[in-house]
Amino acid sequence: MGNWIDISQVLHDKIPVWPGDTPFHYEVSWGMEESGSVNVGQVTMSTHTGTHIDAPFHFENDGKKVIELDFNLYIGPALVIYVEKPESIGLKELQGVDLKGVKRLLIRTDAWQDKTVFPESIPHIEPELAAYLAEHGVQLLGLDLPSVDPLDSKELSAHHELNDQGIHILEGLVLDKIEPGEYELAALPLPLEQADGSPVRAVIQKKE
Ligand SMILES: Nc1ccccc1C(=O)C[C@H](N)C(=O)O
Ligand SMILES: [Zn+2]
Ligand SMILES: [Zn+2]
Repeated sequence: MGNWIDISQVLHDKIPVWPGDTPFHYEVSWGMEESGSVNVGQVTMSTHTGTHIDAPFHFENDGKKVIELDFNLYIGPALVIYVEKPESIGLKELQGVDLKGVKRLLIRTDAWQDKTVFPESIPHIEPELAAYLAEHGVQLLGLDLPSVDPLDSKELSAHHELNDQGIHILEGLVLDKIEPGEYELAALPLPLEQADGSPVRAVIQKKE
């Protein structure tokens, strides 16, 4: 116990955000001097900044919001695999990966290396992969990328297909130092009642 590894992006005012989205900002809005006793902070951010989960409401008006998601999904055994800088991630890229008993799959691609800038393009999840993952029992898919679809996609086919197959999405992980293998994962969303997504503190611990 105790050897948990942080796989989250640090949230600070310079963290890159989706082009056009709300910049991240923290400030002490009620300082010691003014309040007489404490510093009280205020955070302004997009729900899709840094390491975060998507709720289905992000891409479907009648989709589940964050509070409706079963938080058990975000805690438990996870398999980390390494697919180095692929064009896209489909069946071919997952060939040879034994998904037996894998409920949570984290894919390290190293395709977003400089996390001080938003990437210009990213490998996307091929929508056909969703059914294959679901067949093997995968219910959570995590990536070291800001989206599962191409950045310019309006259809968001991978988001929809994953959701249709009952697979939830975790984006923006930091996996560049993580060896493939079996881990415990904890990446709990905040109890946001109305939200389409939530930042998470994602951590993993190597299985003995
Ligand atoms: N923040 C945004 C602002 C505008 C348009 C899209 C986004 C996204 O984050 C979508 C992305 N496909 C996502 O997976 O979360
Ligand atoms: Zn997102
Ligand atoms: Zn997404």
